[in-house]
Amino acid sequence: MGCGKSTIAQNLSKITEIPFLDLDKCIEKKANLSINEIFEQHGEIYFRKLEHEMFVELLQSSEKNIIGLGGGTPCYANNHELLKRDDVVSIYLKASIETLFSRLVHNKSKRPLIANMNEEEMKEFIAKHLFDRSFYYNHAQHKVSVDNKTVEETVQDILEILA
Ligand SMILES: Nc1ncnc2c1ncn2[C@@H]1O[C@H](COP(=O)(O)OP(=O)(O)O)[C@@H](O)[C@H]1O
Ligand SMILES: O=C(O)C1=C[C@@H](OP(=O)(O)O)[C@@H](O)[C@H](O)C1
Ligand SMILES: [Mg+2]
Repeated sequence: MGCGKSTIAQNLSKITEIPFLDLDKCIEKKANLSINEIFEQHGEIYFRKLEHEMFVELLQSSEKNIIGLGGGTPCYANNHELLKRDDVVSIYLKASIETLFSRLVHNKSKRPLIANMNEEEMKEFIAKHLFDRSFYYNHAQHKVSVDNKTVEETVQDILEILA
């Protein structure tokens, strides 16, 4: 969360003219509920089920797409295995705890896992989750460090990978 998947993917889409699909937005549309409402009304396990189903659905598309995943997507339901397909390019946008904290601290209300946390709890959450999840994140084919980079610089790094 907060490394910039949605922001970077949208900008990459504009430049490449490859359509962008944000997994969270697709889930919201299908469920007709916001991510917050899904967590509140049905809980995280139900969200993970919807997330897996939508990810499988998006990967079935015969069109070329840029898919912006959620921060937890590769870490549940064996979703990381789906990224190993020959026709999938996966990119981990790698950010430090400090970068994630600075981007999330004023931007947490739509992220149910951290929405009610104070700054100390957020720092602890980010550190713990980066540690727990790095095994899955490191399955990505490519890693792009996003610390101290503008959106344009990160997009440029990705364009070089795709070239
Ligand atoms: N250099 C940057 N690259 C990406 N996002 C940035 C950058 N600087 C600030 N931001 C902000 O950080 C937040 C990243 O959130 P978002 O794109 O939703 O990430 P994710 O989808 O990974 O959770 C956005 O509010 C974005 O405007
Ligand atoms: O890290 C997570 O478990 C989550 C990340 C969110 O997506 P972003 O990484 O785009 O914020 C969203 O899928 C949900 O709130 C859960
Ligand atoms: Mg996002």
